[in-house]
Parts: sequence; structure tokens; C-alpha cells
Amino acid sequence: MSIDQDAIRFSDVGMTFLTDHGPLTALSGVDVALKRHEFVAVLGPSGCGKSTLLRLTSGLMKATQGTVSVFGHPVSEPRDDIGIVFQQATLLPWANVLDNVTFPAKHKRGRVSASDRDHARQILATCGLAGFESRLPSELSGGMQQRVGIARALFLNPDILLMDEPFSALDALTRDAMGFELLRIWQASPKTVLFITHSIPEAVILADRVVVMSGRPGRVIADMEVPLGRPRDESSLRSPEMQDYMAHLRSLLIREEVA
Ligand SMILES: Nc1ncnc2c1ncn2[C@@H]1O[C@H](COP(=O)(O)OP(=O)(O)OP(=O)(O)O)[C@@H](O)[C@H]1O
Repeated sequence: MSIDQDAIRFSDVGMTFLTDHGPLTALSGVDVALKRHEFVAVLGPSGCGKSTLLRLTSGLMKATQGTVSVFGHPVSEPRDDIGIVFQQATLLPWANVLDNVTFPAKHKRGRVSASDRDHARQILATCGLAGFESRLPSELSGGMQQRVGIARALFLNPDILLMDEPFSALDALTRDAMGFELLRIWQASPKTVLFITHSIPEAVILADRVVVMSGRPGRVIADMEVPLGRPRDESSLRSPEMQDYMAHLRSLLIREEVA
């Protein structure tokens, strides 16, 4: 795998669903590429096809037009080198934290080894969950459950992390803390991240680039580098340059929401 190779490439991607009310085109002519280890946030009005873009990348569904490639190969099925985090952690309610995190091993190999459990304990510690291995999901806060979901996505050490509004169900303080935690994990173990969000500050503080989509059918209307160095903290967004940058994103989104 060459360091210059795109990790994810959408080439003229379109997606039309056949619904009871006729065809519904969710995406049209999407062209965008993510370099290896790049963190890209996607913003866009509700229903513009952001989650669809993520599902196409995961191999859970196939584009009706164009190609989605991962490391140079068209995606045709789910891959072990892609981890996914959804808005809700979708944990197995009857399984404890450790068993939830090792679930990908069970699913893939039919068994969980002692080294799988050690590996899961290490990831849980990285995610701030050391000591909670034997708890059930119902015994955890929403933020902790979401961390378990992230730990599970990291368990197979994926090259690519797909995140669909992963922190949107959390309170504001937990959400900010989780964002910085994610940056710490990403810096310690670099991955290509495709991060969907409705929050401009969240997109800007986390990502290298922000992609803005139009209203349905979703197209890319802006693809902008975030003019901020790293590391970042809460004060990073206060400069006039960043205020202007975010105001520009806001105006693009408002235009699309009312269109
Ligand atoms: N399996 C499906 N069958 C039919 N229509 C679908 C399907 N999945 C998504 N859609 C439609 O495609 C459009 C895009 O949906 P998608 O969930 O990708 O949007 P989104 O940008 O993620 O929305 P939100 O920001 O509200 O989560 C919507 O109109 C949705 O109703």
C-alpha cells in the first residue's frame, strides 16, 4: 500500500433508491478522495445522503452509479480494515463490555482468544474504560456506551474509521471531551477517518478537511482544508480567521437547507 494512495475514493458516485413512491436519488455525481490517515468531516442538510455515503464505503450497500474504492479496489462487501461507529452504540445488551468489544473476533473467527481479550482490555484503557470490562451496557452512561462502540470499532485495528454522527446523542461537555479523545486515539494510531456531523465547530476542530454537501440529491459543493495546526484545543476556534471560516461554512449550509 503506497503512502500516496487514496484510502477512499468516490468517483462520480450516485445512489438511487427504489421506494414505494418511485425512485429517490439520494446522491449524484459525488467525486471526492481521502488520503491515507486524513481526517475528513462531512457536513450537509438532513437527508442529503451523508449516511448513504458512509454505508457505500462500508460495503453495506452498492452505488447505483460510479465507484467507491478503498485502497484502490472497488468496495463490494464489508471489510475487516474498516471500523464503523454509529450515532447509537448498538451494543449487545446481554453481553458485558469486554464481550462487546471482542465481538468482531467472535464474528470473524467463531471464538475469542486470551490475546483477543488482552487486546480488548488495552483498547478499553485507551478509551478511558479500564475497570469497566465486566459491566453490562445498561450500567454505563451514554458517553461510556459510545466509547465501548468506538473501542469495538478499533478492535480489529482498522485502517479506516467511518463515523456517523458518533457523538450527537451526548451532552455538550461529553461530546467535546469525546472529540478530543478521538483526536488523541487518531494521533496515537493514525487512521483515515470519514466523520459525519451536523456540527460546524465539531467538524472544524477535528478534521483536516471539511466536505460540504448540497441538499438532496447530495453533491459536493465545497471541499475545504481546515486552516488550523495541531494540536487543537477549545481556544483554536476563537481567532478571526476561524470565525470567518466557520461563518462561510454556515452560509453554505443555510443556503442548501433553504434551497
Ligand atoms: N434504504 C433506503 N431506502 C430508501 N430510501 C433511503 C434508504 N436509505 C436512505 N434513503 C433516503 O435517502 C436520502 C438520504 O438519506 P441519508 O440517511 O443518507 O441522509 P443523511 O444526510 O444522512 O440524513 P440525516 O442528516 O438526517 O441523518 C433520504 O431521503 C432517505 O430517506
